[in-house]
Amino acid sequence: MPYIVHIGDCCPNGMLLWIYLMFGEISAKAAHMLSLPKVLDFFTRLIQRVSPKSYQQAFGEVYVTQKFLENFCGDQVRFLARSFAVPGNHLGQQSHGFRWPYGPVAIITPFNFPLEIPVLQLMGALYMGNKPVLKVDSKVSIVMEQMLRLLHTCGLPLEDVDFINSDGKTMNKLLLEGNPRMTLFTGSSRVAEKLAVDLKGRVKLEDAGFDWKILGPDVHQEDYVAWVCDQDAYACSGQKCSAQSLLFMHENWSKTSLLSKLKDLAERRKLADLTIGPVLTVTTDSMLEHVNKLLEIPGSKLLFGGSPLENHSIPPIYGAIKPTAVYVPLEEIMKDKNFELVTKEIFGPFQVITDYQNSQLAVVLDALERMHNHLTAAVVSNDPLFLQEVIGKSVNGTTYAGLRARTTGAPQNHWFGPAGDARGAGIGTPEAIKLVWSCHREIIYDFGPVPKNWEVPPST
Ligand SMILES: NC(=O)c1ccc[n+]([C@@H]2O[C@H](COP(=O)([O-])OP(=O)(O)OC[C@H]3O[C@@H](n4cnc5c(N)ncnc54)[C@H](O)[C@@H]3O)[C@@H](O)[C@H]2O)c1
Repeated sequence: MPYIVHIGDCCPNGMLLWIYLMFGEISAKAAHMLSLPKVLDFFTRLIQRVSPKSYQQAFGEVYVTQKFLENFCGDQVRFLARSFAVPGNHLGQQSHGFRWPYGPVAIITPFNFPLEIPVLQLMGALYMGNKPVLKVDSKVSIVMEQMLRLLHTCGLPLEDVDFINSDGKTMNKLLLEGNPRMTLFTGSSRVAEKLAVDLKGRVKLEDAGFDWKILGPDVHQEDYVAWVCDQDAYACSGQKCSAQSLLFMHENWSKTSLLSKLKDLAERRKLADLTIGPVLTVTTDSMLEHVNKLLEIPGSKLLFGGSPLENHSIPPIYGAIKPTAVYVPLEEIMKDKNFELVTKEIFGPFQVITDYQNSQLAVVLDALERMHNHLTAAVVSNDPLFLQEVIGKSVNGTTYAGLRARTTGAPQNHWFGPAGDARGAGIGTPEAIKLVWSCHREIIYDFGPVPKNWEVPPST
């Protein structure tokens, strides 16, 4: 059972100063170590062993983590805790706003980014002066175990982080008994909602993603847009919370060869280099069952995929299907009896594709409004009025806009997280770290002097 210290209770801001200096140094050393080709390659391959993805995708995860650490070298950690002062009403009075640690906190992370999500959230928690207990999905926790050893070598005190390997049930019990002041949960909406109740709302959430992309009326760069669609839907075998789940194609795009290009790109993916591979949390049968249910909707059709991968030894507890796309007509998606089915997150290489006419943009916007998860989105268009219309009437926390818009591949340099939910967390940037890992505290200094001629006034 990890020992949780209530440091938020006992540390005035001044006492935390050395922590800021120390974490600036640890980040510099860890960033340097992760940049060494041997270390970079070690972590890339270690990620591949437990969370099957191509070398390039796993490398991207290590690269983003390394850049994040570079961002918080030197005085950058200290600057995260910048405070402000406002003059008061009389001499000796002034109010100071501080970013204050919560103290004992917990971090729970999923299987699909075994390094990036835990490192970015863990360091954010530490930078803001908290004492975290970290639980990574046990299927992949060896990656973070190795990373913690690297951080210890770079100067992280052994007692600053508690690391637990357990199943979800045990962690749930630990949270109820340990009573952390704040828990950051990244994972499925099912567990997120349970923890929100169990922990009486003391949570911040990065939960499921059912992410959409809209191709606007202006058609350009067909090959490029098809390639981005393929990457967004099928890289990491679709096991990204930002994966493209629903593509709305303007009728002008339907007249192009976009879909056949997308099909060709999806079909060149192969198990040998893990550009398509095992799905860790959804079986082949349940993915194909979902496809079949969608195909019962009138007007729907299989565009490509829809069958199991062949010639492999992936155990049946995992999923293994070819990159798959099902077309469903927009009018059918909008029917109450179909909407939930069509917008269900399938954490595998699967997407729904539909098309819309100019006159149906309001229907598309209505569909976006009805979805529960508002994580990532992309509006592929260089028409400013079209972009304005869609962005103004949607809410996704990380929305890419413009011809090169994508849904996946968030780097360390911009915010990543949902919007439209008071519990929504973020990751990566100074704003995300401050929002998730600190609370606001106001101290109003009022030293006096009391005016010389002051007399006790009448009661009020
Ligand atoms: N929004 C984001 O930034 C983000 C990022 C990655 C993944 N995800 C989402 O995560 C999901 C896939 O990941 P998963 O299958 O590992 O999710 P999951 O919810 O099953 O598990 C996530 C983590 O929670 C733990 N857990 C499970 N039950 C628990 C409980 N009762 N109490 C405490 N901890 C518990 C698991 O052991 C794991 O470490 C997808 O829905 C995906 O969209 C979201």
